[in-house]
Amino acid sequence: MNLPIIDLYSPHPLSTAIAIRQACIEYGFFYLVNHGVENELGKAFHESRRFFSLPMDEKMKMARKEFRGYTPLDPTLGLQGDSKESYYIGPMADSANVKLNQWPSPESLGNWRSSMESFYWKLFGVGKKLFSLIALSLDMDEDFFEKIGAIDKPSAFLRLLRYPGEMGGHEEICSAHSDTGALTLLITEGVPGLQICRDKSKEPQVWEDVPYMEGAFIVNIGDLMERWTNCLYQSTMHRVKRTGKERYSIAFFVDPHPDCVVECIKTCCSESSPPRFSPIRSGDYMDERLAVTPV
Ligand SMILES: O=C(O)CCC(=O)C(=O)O
Ligand SMILES: [Fe+2]
Repeated sequence: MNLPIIDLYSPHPLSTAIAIRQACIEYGFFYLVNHGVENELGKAFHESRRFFSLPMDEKMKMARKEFRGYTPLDPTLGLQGDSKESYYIGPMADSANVKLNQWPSPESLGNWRSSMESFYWKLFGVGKKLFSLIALSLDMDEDFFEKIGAIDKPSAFLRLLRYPGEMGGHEEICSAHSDTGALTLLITEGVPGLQICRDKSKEPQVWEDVPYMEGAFIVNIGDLMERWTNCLYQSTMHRVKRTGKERYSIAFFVDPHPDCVVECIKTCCSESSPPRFSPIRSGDYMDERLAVTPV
């Protein structure tokens, strides 16, 4: 399978928008190149390795609260057998919520926090630019998502993931799911395992490998974007299959601001194709979903 390739800073934004539209309709996934963060990726994975190499008691001081912090590798924590440990950094702009983030102490990892913060803001810049192209792809003004309050205040989550290489009982080390928010940027280092299922209604399910493309982000549409577009753009199921190799990945969830109301975009409905979903506050939708979905 060859996913479409989108150039974030192509000199022809309108043709990029057309290519994005086709990718989101056909796959819900694409590669993003020329995003400007290529040179930071090696450092980010280096920092991720330093984090996960901390002693367990250090990591557990940052145990996950309010969706921020560390989750150890432990299937009994309700992770449906997923073999992964993770660390989440929540939105950094809102002064009340920014305090909920949990950071390793400077004694243990030096200036780790500031390098992750700077990485967060770079990814957020990519996310914002991508939102403007998605708006164009839907025949809307490029500042549409900003104007409706979706991305003017960052509500993105950065997730570091580590899948140990040991062989275990479950075939999936990250179980099949669709992402809840609007857009996800996924970065891997080339260890395989990521697969997508393009037709969720087909039985048996057909899973296709997503090949690694050096320097590219793998972008996928989440459920709220699917709702916004009245299912024109698909939020595609994906999973990580066990290969026995240790794997690190980084996911950046560019979620809409919790107060933004997600309702069918006017170019995505008509008399013959009315809105399928009622408007919903993004924060309410995310809370409902996260209450029942393992993370
Ligand atoms: O680790 C990966 O490659 C996929 C992670 C993922 O899909 C997620 O965290 O939502
Ligand atoms: Fe995902």
